[in-house]
Amino acid sequence: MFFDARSSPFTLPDRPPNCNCQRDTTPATVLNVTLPALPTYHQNQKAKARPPLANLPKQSSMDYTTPPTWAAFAGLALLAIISYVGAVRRRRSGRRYPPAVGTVFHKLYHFRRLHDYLTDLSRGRKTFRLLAPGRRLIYTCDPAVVEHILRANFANYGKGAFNRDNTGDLLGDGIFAVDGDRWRQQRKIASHEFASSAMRDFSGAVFRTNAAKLAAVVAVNAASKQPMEFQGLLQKAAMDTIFAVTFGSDLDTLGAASSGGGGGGGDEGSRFASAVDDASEFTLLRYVNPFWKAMRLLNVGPEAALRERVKAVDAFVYERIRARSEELRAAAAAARQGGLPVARRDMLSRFIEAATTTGGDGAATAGAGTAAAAAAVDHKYLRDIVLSIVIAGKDTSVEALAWFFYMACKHPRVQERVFREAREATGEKASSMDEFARCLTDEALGKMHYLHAALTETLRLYPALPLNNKECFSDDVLPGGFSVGKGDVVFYVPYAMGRMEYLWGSDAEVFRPERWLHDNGEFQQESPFKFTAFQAGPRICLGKEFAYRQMKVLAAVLLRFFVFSLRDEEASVNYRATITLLIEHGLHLMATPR
Ligand code: HEM
Repeated sequence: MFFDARSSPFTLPDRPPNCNCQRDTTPATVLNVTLPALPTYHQNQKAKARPPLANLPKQSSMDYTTPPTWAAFAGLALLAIISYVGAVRRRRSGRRYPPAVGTVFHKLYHFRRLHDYLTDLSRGRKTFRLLAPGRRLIYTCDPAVVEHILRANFANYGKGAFNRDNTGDLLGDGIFAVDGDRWRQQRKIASHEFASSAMRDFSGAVFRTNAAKLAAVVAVNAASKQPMEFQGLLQKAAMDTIFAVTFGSDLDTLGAASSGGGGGGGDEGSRFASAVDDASEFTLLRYVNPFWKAMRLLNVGPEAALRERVKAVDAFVYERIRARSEELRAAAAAARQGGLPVARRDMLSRFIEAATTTGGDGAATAGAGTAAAAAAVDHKYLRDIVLSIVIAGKDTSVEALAWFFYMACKHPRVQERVFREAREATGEKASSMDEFARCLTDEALGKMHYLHAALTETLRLYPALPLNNKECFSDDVLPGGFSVGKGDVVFYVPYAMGRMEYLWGSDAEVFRPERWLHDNGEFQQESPFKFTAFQAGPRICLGKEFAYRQMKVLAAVLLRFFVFSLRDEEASVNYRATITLLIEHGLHLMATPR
């Protein structure tokens, strides 16, 4: 049986129902370091009632009010020791580090509302530190610092050993986890693929097919007037899409959903997807659990569960690689006998070819050397590369879309505007869902500025990767004068950045797509160092355009034919603390045909 994160020693017990216990809010001050006060019930209620926030769901500390006393004591003790040692060292070196406002144990305490915890801390100061044994953890919402680490001094910041250690079991040597030549090689091959017109055409067709399939599933729910778990459906659509693009085969999890669930690829795909979700959650836990290495050694708790999930993920991916390698080998042998040359357009085949025919320099020639490639490619390396792309494509755009539909239900005017825009952009010719999806060419999508703005506004408030970091490779000074040492980790916090009044003005926490539109109605970009949902600089998201096209096709088809509403307007919607920003317990919607 899989380990249940919610009963792990690192998950805080929920507050008992009817408990109205209050907490001491006096900030603990140790050696000039001020700990954030934990909010009382009344403070939480007040915070909930604040006008701008009424617009947004917010994680409540009340869900986690039973403090693990060991974590609090450990935090205070660590704070005292590190602060003392740090103060002595600083006096000697003359360096200035960002103010310390808590410890890694506070992060652990707030794990299930981690992003809101960091947001609260960021309101007071753009750059700060959380104390941890061994290295400094620096957090920033300052665009100047973000630009420094992501672009200006790119060579000095990377994934580093810290991230490699934490993510290695899941991501291996995939593009997300590596630096230097291994990164450059994968980046070159993958950007070549993403930019190619063959991939654009292929992915566009896959988006349209799957959007029409999803709309058909929604139509069934709408006809029966039954609520549906919409995030799950989006996940199936995204899984089918990224599978088709990466592996060139159709998992048809959506088909299984429309035919009542059971069946072949659908079940297998769902099991794979949930193993990846769990593995991602346990991987994130390593960032806040100082004992994870010991637990891995002993194979206990979340580490035992992570190992089990990674095994399930590996079995699934290796089977695809093996099957494709065999297929390419057979096709190449047939081509030698005078058959047609192989012309697979999926990423796996392209990586198999590129990894051998070019020595990895990215300029692969389709079909050439396929048999040798299939035989010689390192399956572990391929697993790492393609799993990274699947993880990137499976979760991110789905989660952005789920939050977008949540916002669209909270703001019905958004649905109306997208409906009108979609009809205008396609010339209002189509009548069926299939036909309409086919009209969503890249040219039509390019005209949909309002939808682009509404999706971007969603990502500002609900960035699919809410927290990101880089390791510092040699001592440095950040813009503003704070020092960073070799081995320190600098986190930038897209979730918090999207909510800062000092970046977006007094309506920072209000969902307002219009902030992205020029007076003439056209979409206007922001600095990627301020709107950091896709990262920035040389490692900016490779799938950004891919993601926007996919999200726009799905949103346009669904909003053209249905009006969506929440099953329960009053229910709060929160995120689950994984590497991405999954909606916990799903998104339950009703759809009405237009
Ligand atoms: C709304 C959707 C998406 C968001 C918000 C997003 C965001 C990001 C972010 C923040 C990174 C940097 C990660 C890091 O270095 O730690 C990244 C990298 C990347 N993304 Fe996306 N992504 C999205 C969709 C996609 C899709 C659909 C794909 C592929 C199909 C993709 C492929 C990649 C790849 C390959 C990288 C690694 C780039 C590198 O390290 O050079 N992304 N993305």
